[in-house]
Amino acid sequence: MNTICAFERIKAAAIEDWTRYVDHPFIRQMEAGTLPEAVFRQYLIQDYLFLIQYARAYALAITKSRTLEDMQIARAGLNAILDEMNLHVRLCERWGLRPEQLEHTPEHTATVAYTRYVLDCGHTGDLLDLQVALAPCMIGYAEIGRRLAPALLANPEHPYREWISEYASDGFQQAAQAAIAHIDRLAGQAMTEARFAQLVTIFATASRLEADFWQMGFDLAADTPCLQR
Ligand SMILES: Cc1ncc(CO)c(N)n1
Repeated sequence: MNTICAFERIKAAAIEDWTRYVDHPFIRQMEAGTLPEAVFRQYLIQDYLFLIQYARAYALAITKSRTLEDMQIARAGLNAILDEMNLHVRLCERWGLRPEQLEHTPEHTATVAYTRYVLDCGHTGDLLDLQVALAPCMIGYAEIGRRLAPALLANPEHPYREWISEYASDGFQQAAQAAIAHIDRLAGQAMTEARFAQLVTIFATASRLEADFWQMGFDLAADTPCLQR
């Protein structure tokens, strides 16, 4: 099996779930600047909780590493996640929300489902399973950042400028490229057709959980109308 472009092959095999994730109405409305702030706010608070668990998943990737090189790559992922949370703290501060308040917000089931699924992939599988479960997160947001960046040129007052800039940034784009190269290298070591199918299942499931995560923002905003003002 050709493992040189393992990531691209996995993504191609899961393209429907991937497209529903990166083309979700949340993203289209964000691009157009019409996404209600209440929806974005609910999403961002849950995303803060998400990133706490995601940092644990990258820490697990260090535990699952057999080589120092794999550990260093996992550490870079962990650092990227911990840095990304500064965006959340900054934006939530403007709504009068402190990090302690964010941390005391109950996790939505979509947050629990996605993060614990990724952690479970890491616990039951090996480093490649875990990196493939982590992939939709970093690589998907990088794709979204690239896609939405032109909207900032068209509208200097774009309401989601900071969020889009974060994921379009060189630092985030490079982290995503490194994640792709890492998966391609790990897959090159052992890849049968059966293994490929398992990896596609993991990737497709994580992509569906990403789409559910966007949807959660709409659902929570609809359930808590007082926050819509
Ligand atoms: C749900 C989710 N997926 C991916 C990212 C990007 O790190 C994020 N912040 N949140």
